[in-house]
Amino acid sequence: MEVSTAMWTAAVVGAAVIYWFVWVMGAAEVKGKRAVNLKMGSITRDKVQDKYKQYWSFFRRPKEDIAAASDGDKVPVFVDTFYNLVTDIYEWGWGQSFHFSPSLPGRSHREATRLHEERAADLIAARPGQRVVDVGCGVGGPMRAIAAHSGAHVVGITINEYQVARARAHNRKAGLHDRCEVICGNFLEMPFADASFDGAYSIEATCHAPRLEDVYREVFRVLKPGALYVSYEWVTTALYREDDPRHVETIRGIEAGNALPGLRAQHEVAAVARQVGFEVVEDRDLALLPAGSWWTRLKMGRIAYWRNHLLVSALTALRVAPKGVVEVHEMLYETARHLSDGGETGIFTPMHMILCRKPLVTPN
Ligand SMILES: C=C(CC[C@@H](C)[C@H]1CC[C@H]2C3=CC[C@H]4[C@H](C)[C@@H](O)CC[C@]4(C)[C@H]3CC[C@]12C)C(C)C
Ligand SMILES: C[S@@+](CC[C@H](N)C(=O)[O-])C[C@H]1O[C@@H](n2cnc3c(N)ncnc32)[C@H](O)[C@@H]1O
Repeated sequence: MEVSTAMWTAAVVGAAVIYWFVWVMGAAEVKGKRAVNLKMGSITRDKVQDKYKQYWSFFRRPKEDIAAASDGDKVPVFVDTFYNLVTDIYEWGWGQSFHFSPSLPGRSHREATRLHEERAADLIAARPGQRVVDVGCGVGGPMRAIAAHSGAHVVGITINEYQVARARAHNRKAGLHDRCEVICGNFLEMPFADASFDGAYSIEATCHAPRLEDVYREVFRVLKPGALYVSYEWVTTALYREDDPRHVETIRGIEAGNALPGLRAQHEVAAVARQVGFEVVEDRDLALLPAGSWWTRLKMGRIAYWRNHLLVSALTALRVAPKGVVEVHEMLYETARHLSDGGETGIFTPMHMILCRKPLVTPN
């Protein structure tokens, strides 16, 4: 073979490999985000690395420091930074629903995710004509599934402006914009009138609140008397031992890599709901047997994470992705390890379900 032919062949094969690596392998689980389109929310390119450093120095501290009165108030600001940094990576590597679900034999991740979301809609008996609030809605994966399944009108709230734009674009694309609204705001002070919703749900979102009572009190306020609220909570289980250094490392790792001001214990959740005035209808861990393990999907993704690491490194070197993306990706990789350890040891669950009712008459 002539040298020029060999060079051409090598160039064509190389281009095909790069195309396959970036566009085919690098495709999002749910079409819409690709590695070459990774932005860091509303952070400008030159600020990404600094913002990541600020985030990390805030959340890697012990939870007692983060929860201290002065810093507790800063949590929503850093949670907002966190979602600027991770939203695109989540969409690219996980999909439009930012939560876990029990794995279901013979069903895809996407189906298992949808069924976990529809379960929330069924628990609060959401139906056409109702107005339901999604507390911490992300880019709206659950909102669209719930609006489509129940026929209810869903209003989502998220602290992150970039997610609002993403969620609205997805709602429009799915033809659900008439029934799915998205508002940027803090769920600790919701911009909604008292007794203005027929139902509420939160999926793996209230764990970002420094005090669970503050968000539950807000949900209680905006619900009509008799309305139901369901939440899937991130908590430590009764198996967690504070005197076991490996347990402590796992839980600290989960907190730092997920913008959490401190995980609560499972038994605290119902007490908080009652404290703000709710009747607790049901309270149980949806991860317990016979449910399939929620962490299998995280463990199965390891080869993909390695490929993603190479991709973000290459894109950063080529200046397509901003500096700092590699560090954010590494943090998520570490987080995935801590989360699967938490699941395997049983010391942590991301789906402790609590179903509450606002009483018809609120005692004074
Ligand atoms: C509820 C929350 C988020 C839960 C999950 C949606 C995310 C938790 C950890 C995330 C990920 C970890 C590893 C990433 C991987 C290295 C990358 O290549 C592709 C994306 C990941 C799989 C990413 C996806 C989302 C998570 C599973 C918290 C924040 C309360
Ligand atoms: C892990 S995501 C889950 C999103 C969505 N429930 C889902 O399952 O796809 C957590 C969400 O809570 C939102 N959030 C966290 N703290 C918030 C706050 N103080 N006010 C409003 N939203 C908040 C984040 O912006 C994000 O959208």
